[in-house]
Amino acid sequence: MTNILIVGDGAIGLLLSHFLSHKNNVHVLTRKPTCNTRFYSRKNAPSHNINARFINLSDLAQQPSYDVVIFTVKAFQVQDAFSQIKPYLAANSILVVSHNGMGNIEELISQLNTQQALYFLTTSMAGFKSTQYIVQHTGEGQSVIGGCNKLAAKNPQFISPLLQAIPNLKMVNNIEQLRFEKLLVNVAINPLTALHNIKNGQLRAPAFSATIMSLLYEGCRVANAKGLNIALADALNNAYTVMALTAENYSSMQQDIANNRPTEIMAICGYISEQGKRYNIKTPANNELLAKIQAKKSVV
Ligand SMILES: NC(=O)C1=CN([C@@H]2O[C@H](COP(=O)(O)OP(=O)(O)OC[C@H]3O[C@@H](n4cnc5c(N)ncnc54)[C@H](OP(=O)(O)O)[C@@H]3O)[C@@H](O)[C@H]2O)C=CC1
Ligand SMILES: CC(C)(CO)C(=O)C(=O)O
Repeated sequence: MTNILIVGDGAIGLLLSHFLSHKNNVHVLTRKPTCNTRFYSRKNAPSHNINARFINLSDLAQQPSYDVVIFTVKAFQVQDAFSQIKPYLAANSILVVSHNGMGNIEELISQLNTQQALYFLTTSMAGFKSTQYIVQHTGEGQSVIGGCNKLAAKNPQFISPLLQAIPNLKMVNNIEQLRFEKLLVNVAINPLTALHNIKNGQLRAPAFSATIMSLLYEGCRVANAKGLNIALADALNNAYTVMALTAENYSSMQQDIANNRPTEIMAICGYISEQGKRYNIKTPANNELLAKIQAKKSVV
């Protein structure tokens, strides 16, 4: 049995803890009370208890060392969460980070030792929490994992057998390309749905197409400047495919704004703007949506 720690009991943390706890010993780090049972629910099927143990930071010192630590916190929460866990990592713990947008993976890599492999998991699995303790699994979607530091890139076999209970999991060598492709889907969908308070599918209306085209044109120019081969036609196709597949869902940013929570706009349009400056590429459409979402209340 693999000892797994999942950091964060949001929708993704609870979905992963549901799948992984069938065959592993799973602990979930939460900032909420640990005595309440958490539930997994899918469509109209009866909900199940999640067979994981929920712990607070103060419990970590008494736990066995973890083989795998998976961070399912938002991009802007990764560094703080990592700093809290670092004293409890084993010399050869395997780390996995999973979030939307671009965080600072390089900064994380610099804090690991040479035996700690770091992977990135990007997922199109969808869920939301209908209460603090119940996750609703609303979308299947593929999950893709790839190595970020040298040790992980050289040893893909370390991780895939350990996480095979995650549905539709694929191992890739070029996680940077896939992360950027997913970033562009979020650039096209998240800020506009949040700003207009609409479902993903409603973005297919012609009124939004010029803005979506500009956002992705800028994103592709940045990707190309970074040496990634992403064509505008493919980025548009990906974005419109996800809008169709998730037509009835609200994006995570729409939900964050609606629930008065900080958004990931800095890791999405903010990243395109910042990299545009770096490569001398103008990014007016991304700058404008960044400013508009920042003008809403809950922004990091
Ligand atoms: N939900 C979805 O369908 C999808 C989400 N994603 C991405 O995955 C990431 C996670 O998403 P989601 O689960 O929805 O987000 P949530 O904000 O619901 O979950 C993050 C959780 O992490 C907890 N957390 C943050 N910092 C710490 C810490 N230091 N210690 C313990 N717990 C901590 C938060 O706790 P608290 O509640 O106490 O603040 C929160 O419960 C995001 O980047 C999102 O964009 C990607 C694909 C789909
Ligand atoms: C793919 C998409 C847009 C699905 O809603 C998502 O990742 C999000 O909402 O953050």
